[in-house]
Amino acid sequence: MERLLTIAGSDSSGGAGIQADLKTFSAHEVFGMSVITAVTAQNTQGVFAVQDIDPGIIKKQIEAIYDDILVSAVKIGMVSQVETIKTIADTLKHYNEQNIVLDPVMISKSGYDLLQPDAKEALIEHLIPLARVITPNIPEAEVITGRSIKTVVEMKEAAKMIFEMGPSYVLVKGGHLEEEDSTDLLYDGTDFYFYTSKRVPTKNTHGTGCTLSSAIAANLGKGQEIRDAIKNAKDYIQMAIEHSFSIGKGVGPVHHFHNWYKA
Ligand SMILES: Nc1ncnc2c1ncn2[C@@H]1O[C@H](COP(=O)(O)OP(=O)(O)O)[C@@H](O)[C@H]1O
Ligand SMILES: Cc1ncc(COP(=O)(O)O)c(N)n1
Repeated sequence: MERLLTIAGSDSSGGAGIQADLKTFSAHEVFGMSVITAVTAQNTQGVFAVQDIDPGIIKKQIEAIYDDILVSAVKIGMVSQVETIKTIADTLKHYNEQNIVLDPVMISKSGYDLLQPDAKEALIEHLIPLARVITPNIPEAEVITGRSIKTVVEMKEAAKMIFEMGPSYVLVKGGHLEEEDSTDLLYDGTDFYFYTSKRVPTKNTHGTGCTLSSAIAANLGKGQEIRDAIKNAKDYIQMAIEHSFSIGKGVGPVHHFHNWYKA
């Protein structure tokens, strides 16, 4: 069985972060493992506190896994501070990990900074070049490139700029563009590929980015080619959003399916 690792933060309300990643892995019938980088006190309405985990124990967690278990693919989510980013990059480099999906988590749907402002440069310098695929949403792509993105043409320009930072593929997600369809675009350094789905009219999108990146990692871990891995992950997130639900008073979570493809 494929072994998937998520390196990310904990969301106490279970909608995003490590919890969303592990649910996604289970639904894809792969074995999930986790390295926790931060603990958030969070619910559907907001993030109320963050405790970063000491980089030393982050390193030990990664070592404990790699010294014992063959990892099929890794998803990286919330990494919040400079030392955390450097530690993760150095340790994954040491183990020569190639199958990395980087979700450059910056701001929660409720507007809380999950990446400290001074950590952006470290993310660009140390983690982006290691990624097989990086999956920024539009606000994240704007921060990374320093450009405003309002159209598909600007999404393409941003993808090109981020590609120059060293990942093998860039997937710019279009969930934040308020169009009838939700279109993500993949850039491989030469061509663009579009993944379009009907926008679900819901406010319950807590955990969409975490879920999509984990589904891509699970599919890559299974040996799927990048374009199939993204297409299948996009189908999964579409269904998870269609079945999202209103728990809590704010932005509710998406739903994870076992045997989703048969549902
Ligand atoms: N309302 C929606 N209906 C259908 N797909 C959506 C919707 N909102 C987001 N998505 C999709 O969910 C995934 C995550 O998108 P996005 O919201 O852009 O990222 P993030 O969760 O990181 O902010 C993308 O594949 C996007 O196209
Ligand atoms: C611990 C943690 N990690 C990531 C997110 C982003 O969530 P989303 O997938 O909704 O952008 C979050 N809210 N909390």
